[in-house]
Amino acid sequence: MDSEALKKYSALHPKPAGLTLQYGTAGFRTKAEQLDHVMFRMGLLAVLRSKAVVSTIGIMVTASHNPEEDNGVKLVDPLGEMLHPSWEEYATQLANAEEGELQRIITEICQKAAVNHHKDASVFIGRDTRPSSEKLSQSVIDGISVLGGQYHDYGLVTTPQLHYMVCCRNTQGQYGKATLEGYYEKLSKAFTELIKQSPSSGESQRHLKIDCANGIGALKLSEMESYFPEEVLIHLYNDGTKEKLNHLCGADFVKVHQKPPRGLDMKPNERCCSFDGDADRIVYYYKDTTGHFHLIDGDKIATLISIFLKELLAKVGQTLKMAVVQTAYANGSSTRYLEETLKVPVHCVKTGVKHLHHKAQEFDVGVYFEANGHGTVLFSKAAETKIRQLAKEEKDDEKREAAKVLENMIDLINQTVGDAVSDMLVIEAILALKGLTVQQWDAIYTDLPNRLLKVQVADRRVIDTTDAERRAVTPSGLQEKIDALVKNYKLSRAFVRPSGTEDVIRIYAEADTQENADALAHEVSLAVYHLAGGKGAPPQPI
Ligand SMILES: CC(=O)N[C@H]1[C@@H](OP(=O)(O)O)O[C@H](CO)[C@@H](O)[C@@H]1O
Ligand SMILES: [Mg+2]
Repeated sequence: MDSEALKKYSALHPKPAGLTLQYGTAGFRTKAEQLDHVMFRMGLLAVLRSKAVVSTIGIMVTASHNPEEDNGVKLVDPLGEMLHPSWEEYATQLANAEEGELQRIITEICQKAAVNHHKDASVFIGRDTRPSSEKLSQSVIDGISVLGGQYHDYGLVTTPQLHYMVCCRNTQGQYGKATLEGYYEKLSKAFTELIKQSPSSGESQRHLKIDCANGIGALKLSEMESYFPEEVLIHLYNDGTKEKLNHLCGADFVKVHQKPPRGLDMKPNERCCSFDGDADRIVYYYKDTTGHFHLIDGDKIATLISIFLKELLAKVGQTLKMAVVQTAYANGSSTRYLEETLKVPVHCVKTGVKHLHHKAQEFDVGVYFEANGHGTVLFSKAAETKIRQLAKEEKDDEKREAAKVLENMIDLINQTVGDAVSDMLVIEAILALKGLTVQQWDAIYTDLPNRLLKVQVADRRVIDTTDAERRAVTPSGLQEKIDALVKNYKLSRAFVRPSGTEDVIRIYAEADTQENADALAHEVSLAVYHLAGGKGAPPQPI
């Protein structure tokens, strides 16, 4: 390592004195103007990680669904997964090191993580459409270069596209070609093959309106449109030409507010969906003839995909183990439907994609989704090999055809991470093949009314949880209070946890009616306020 060069370049990306940032649920995120040094240092870290695992590492500059003024950085591990949790601490140490400590911290990380300096380093970079992203990705490049790493800058890409590129590179092209064209071709080929067999539905069923959150999704979908078969009629809204990123639109807005985005005119029974700012989340929705808004969230997406895959797995007659992975935020009705009606095992893990992804890897077919619309399906290597073999060699026509559908699903699904574009095509293909309307999909089960609230406290670390975040261990008395409140309502459930991305405590409640869910959420938020050191005025009823 050239210490002089490191000193010189680091001085060009100085850390604001006294600023400490925590590695959140998915990386660092804050106001863009506070992130220059973090980007430079994550460039350094990516080089170290690349040398340690002797693979290409990805860095995505994005703050996802958060306001345009924010930014952030997500690191991508060799097979397209999120950065291994054991390195999150190194990331935090590097991001928060004072100027004079930088060299020592790097040396320490190299020792602890057995970084081999003789190995080459390679980093793939991508960024979203935020005004600050271009300059910040230049800072990443400075960090990579000063430690002698090689890089490829993909420029404007969705987060899942960058994950895909990293996986393609590290599997020597087995996963696909590490170019945007490679991504478009792989997905559109699988999609075209799938819908060839769908019964021809009326013209009205072919339309899909997409709210692109004024983000990268719009750019990439327009690039991809020429690859789509003519059966697909997509209409892009909030394409970023007029309005601000994520402002009153996008998947997070629609999910949290349970209402349509601004900028998308919705006629009754039209199928619509929203991406988030970096296109790794998707939710669907429609308005019925009475004007009532229906949200189809990640839980219902997971359910649709599970129904479809389960039928196919039964047809191919293999004993492949399938499971669904959710978080505590999954609607109780979805868990119940999956376990009791579909008879698929459901596992609950801590919030954050890395936990879901990790758990899903335990199964032959692991479907995972967060209620907010981030999710995908993982196929084990053994399952994939078996399916591809059956698709080629199986003599029984019905079995072989089912295996072919599964094979195309494997190619269509972005197995590296949740991907709005890929998920959308998976959903569109399933709806077409099963001849389902958006209303029929929605009617598979009825969501329990629910409410998500947040409360500010002096220090959110006072709340510690267990049982996949469903029970609070500290502060003492809080869980007992929540249990007592929950008992007053029917079909009720509530839990609290410190957010990993915001300085708040999140409160979730569900119950038999919206009024009851709201009341329970409010009562629990008061309990948090009183027992966990609430800040400012007490929470008001909804
Ligand atoms: C209730 C909720 O939606 N939480 C989100 C949110 O995490 P929090 O730790 O709750 O702030 O952001 C995460 C990263 O985008 C996402 O994985 C997660 O689902
Ligand atoms: Mg996102």
